[in-house]
Amino acid sequence: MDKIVVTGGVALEGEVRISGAKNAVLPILCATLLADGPVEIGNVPDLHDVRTTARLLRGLGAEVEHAADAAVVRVDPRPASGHVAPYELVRTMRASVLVLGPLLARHGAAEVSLPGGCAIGSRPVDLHIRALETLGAEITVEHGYIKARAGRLRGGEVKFDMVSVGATENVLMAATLAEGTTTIDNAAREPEIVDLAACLVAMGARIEGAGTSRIVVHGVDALHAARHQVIADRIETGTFLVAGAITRGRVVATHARPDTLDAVLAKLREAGADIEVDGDRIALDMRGRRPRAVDIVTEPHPGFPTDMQAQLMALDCIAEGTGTIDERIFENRFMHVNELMRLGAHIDIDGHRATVTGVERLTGAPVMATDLRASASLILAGLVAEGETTIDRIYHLDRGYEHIERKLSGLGARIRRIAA
Ligand SMILES: CC(=O)N[C@H]1[C@@H](OP(=O)(O)OP(=O)(O)OC[C@H]2O[C@@H](n3ccc(=O)[nH]c3=O)[C@H](O)[C@@H]2O)O[C@H](CO)[C@@H](O)[C@@H]1O
Ligand SMILES: C=C(OP(=O)(O)O)C(=O)O
Repeated sequence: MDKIVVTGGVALEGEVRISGAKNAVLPILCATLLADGPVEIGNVPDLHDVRTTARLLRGLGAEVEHAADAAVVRVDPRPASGHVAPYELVRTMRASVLVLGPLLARHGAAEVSLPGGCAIGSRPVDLHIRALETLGAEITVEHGYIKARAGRLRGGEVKFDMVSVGATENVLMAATLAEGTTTIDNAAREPEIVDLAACLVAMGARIEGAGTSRIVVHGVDALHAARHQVIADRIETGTFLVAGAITRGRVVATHARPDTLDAVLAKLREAGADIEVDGDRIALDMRGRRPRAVDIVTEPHPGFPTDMQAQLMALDCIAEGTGTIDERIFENRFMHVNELMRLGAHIDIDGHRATVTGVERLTGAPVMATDLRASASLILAGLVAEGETTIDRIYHLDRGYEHIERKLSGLGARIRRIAA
């Protein structure tokens, strides 16, 4: 297994180009199954999860062209006739459950392995199932699989009792080909939902209100070939901005979408960073200052994103003062805490709340990544820890960050990958 070694102490300086968003491209790849012609997707990040999704689509019979290192993926779903998303793939990538809605709408049948739990907590799918049942699907759960059948889906009124990104995506995709109109109330408002809707609209879907908590979908008979550019990754952007802040450096994120980052930029400003936004560029300057501790509470968009919680916690670890971190989305998303403490951080956990008392210095140590954003937080802490931090199990990182060590090296970080 590859490892990453970071030697701390360099203030990062320079520009970093932001990639397409993992959490947008995965649902969009699943959505291609709905079309009657090829769908070309641009600004696709080179990620392990993208390759896994390509395998999943090929397994269903779709033709997927994805040249190594090319940012374009072309999916021709026409030969697809399979309807099973097997455990082996879903287990490694929860987003596989997003083929459920498209398969059901397009082929009238889907068998998708239950995603089960993962390091950050249980990942139930009851909201996905109930929403698709509202559109007329018959669904059973047996032998670890969601088995769904339907004739043509019918539009319906879906009301979520909690905000779910994945369930909103599944029912949004399914509703595009349903007969009649579907309303989705208490829909997730994440920018990735807006991007998915934009791709579906390019394929001929009729959708209103994506990005608000009420989405209306007028079903159409067929979706067609299309092209779509994936939105910039707001979590990657936030991670690099924290890298600038934690090292007391100056980092400019280019090709970003500042409008998707309000809550994160507000917290970085509160921590003392100067931030300037100019079109698709975000410049963060923290030179010569120690960050101040900030309190955060994770919430659905437009609140502070759970996917940035671990990175902000790393910042609080070396900040002046004490910060509290309330994790409200996942019950077990504090796996990075023990590893950060191995580097000398002072953190107390009480249920869903972590209290972080900033220390003057962290010291490098061997640590283990437990999930995607935890891995990022360990790299961030390693950038300011004295000496070497060796991070094991970085396959989590390769699921969701494109060439992170190359990008950080470009900003001056001393970071290298050791191939196993
Ligand atoms: C609202 C939110 O911030 N969602 C995050 C969630 O999306 P993801 O789509 O994975 O998860 P959901 O948005 O569906 O989950 C939100 C909450 O709803 C619960 N739930 C979900 C589905 C369901 O059928 N039943 C149920 O009870 C979950 O346990 C969780 O507590 O993880 C992703 C990866 O970290 C993040 O990018 C998303 O921002
Ligand atoms: C946990 C994440 O992803 P996934 O939902 O694919 O596990 C993430 O993007 O931080």
